[in-house]
Amino acid sequence: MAVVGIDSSTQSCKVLTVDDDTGRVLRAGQAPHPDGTEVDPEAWWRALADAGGTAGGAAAIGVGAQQHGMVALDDADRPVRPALLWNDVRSAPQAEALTEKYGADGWAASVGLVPVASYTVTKLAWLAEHEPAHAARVARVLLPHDWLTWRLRGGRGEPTTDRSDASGTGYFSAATGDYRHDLLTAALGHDAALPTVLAPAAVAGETADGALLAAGAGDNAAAALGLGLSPGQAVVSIGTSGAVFALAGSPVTDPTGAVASFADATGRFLPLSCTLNASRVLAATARMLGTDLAGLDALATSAAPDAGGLTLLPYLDGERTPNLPDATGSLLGLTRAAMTPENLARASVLGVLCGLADALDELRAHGAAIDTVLLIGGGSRSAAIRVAAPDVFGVPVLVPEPAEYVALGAARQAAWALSGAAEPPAWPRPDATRYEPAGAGWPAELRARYRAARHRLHER
Ligand SMILES: Nc1ncnc2c1ncn2[C@@H]1O[C@H](COP(=O)(O)OP(=O)(O)O)[C@@H](O)[C@H]1O
Ligand SMILES: O=C(CO)[C@@H](O)[C@H](O)COP(=O)(O)O
Repeated sequence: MAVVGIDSSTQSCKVLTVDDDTGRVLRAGQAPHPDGTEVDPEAWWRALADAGGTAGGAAAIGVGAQQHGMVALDDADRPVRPALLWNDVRSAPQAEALTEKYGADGWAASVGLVPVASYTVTKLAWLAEHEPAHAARVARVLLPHDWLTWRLRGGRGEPTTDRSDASGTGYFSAATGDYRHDLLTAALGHDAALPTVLAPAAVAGETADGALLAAGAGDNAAAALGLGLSPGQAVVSIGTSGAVFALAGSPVTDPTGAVASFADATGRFLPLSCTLNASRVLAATARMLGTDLAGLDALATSAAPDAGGLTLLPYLDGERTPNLPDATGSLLGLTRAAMTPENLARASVLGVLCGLADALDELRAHGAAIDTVLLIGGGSRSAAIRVAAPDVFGVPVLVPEPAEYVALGAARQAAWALSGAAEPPAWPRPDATRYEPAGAGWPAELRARYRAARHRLHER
């Protein structure tokens, strides 16, 4: 039977139709989302339809989507305003205020994260402070994947979510499985209805043509399911976000906020560290050099391994990890010899990878044993990224054949819900190309250079 997996991510909606028995992709569709950090949820619905996600004929559907988006609905279940997305940093002052109110230790202990602008709870606090009339009308708060699942059900019945996405809100604990309505109320100024948190293989409802709807998941948890992530592996996803995550059997507590204690989509945990700047740094640098992504790759791979000392701190949209919402990018080490298009291209690649290497170190510091990295996301299609990653990360990097692993994971979840089995279907893991560290000395010097630059420019 055919199942459908959806990835409604920041920049686009991807839809896969998959054979539920073999995991073979039968059809694929994609449609763009509007640019920007606030989006009318109807745009997600239109893109889903354009990508073939509402065509019908599937036995079951799973929805994966970008995490944290604030879909605030009134008592008629209409959005009170466009959804604020994970990469919108306007709620940074509210994040700081919430952290001050309850303490970083308090947040990390109670909901497994420390507020930064990305999380839903800070967006609700922003709404209460800056759009009080809208805040007063909020009767229910959903996440992007919740809202799409509910729309696919025709808006019938109580909306649902899953542990993985709920754990990114700031008012749900992956450790306890409970909502913290007190924290939501502290942010929004009043309580609101929240979606029922379903078990990993639960059925959320069905579409008008009888397709079962799975619980759905946050995009990174869906990717872990799509990859068949194993202990000892970490995923580095270079999409709009730079997400670094691994499977864990128990929650983590990080009062620094660098690692969030999210849940995965199988009943376990998914400690995760996320940078706001990832693939778009490469696109912006290519534009600055008057070339395209292929041209950037060619330039970067012909540069000196350490970019001739050129150092790009790529905080082009502010940054989430480290929590520098108001930061801008910095280009250091400018000498006449270093200032070449090749070195700038290479510096953009190294800047993205160093931020992700720091995130990997944070995961290790919180118990993740990482002996290989699975590199996915659009940015993993870059040859320059693939070749440099094992040196910068210090471990072998496996690049699975390019595919939409978030949507594949959502499809696997749909097949699981359809089967009613205790475990998800054992679909074959994707073939991967292995890239080994060259064992040179420059990566250690490079990482030290980035840390020194970040400390000098941004550490308070
Ligand atoms: N060959 C490539 N080199 C570098 N970046 C790439 C390449 N192909 C795609 N990308 C980038 O990948 C991003 C899309 O990746 P994706 O994982 O789909 O993002 P998201 O899931 O956040 O929407 C775009 O920013 C695009 O520029
Ligand atoms: O905020 C996070 C994870 O905490 C991001 O991973 C978002 O979920 C967006 O993902 P992409 O659009 O980059 O896939």
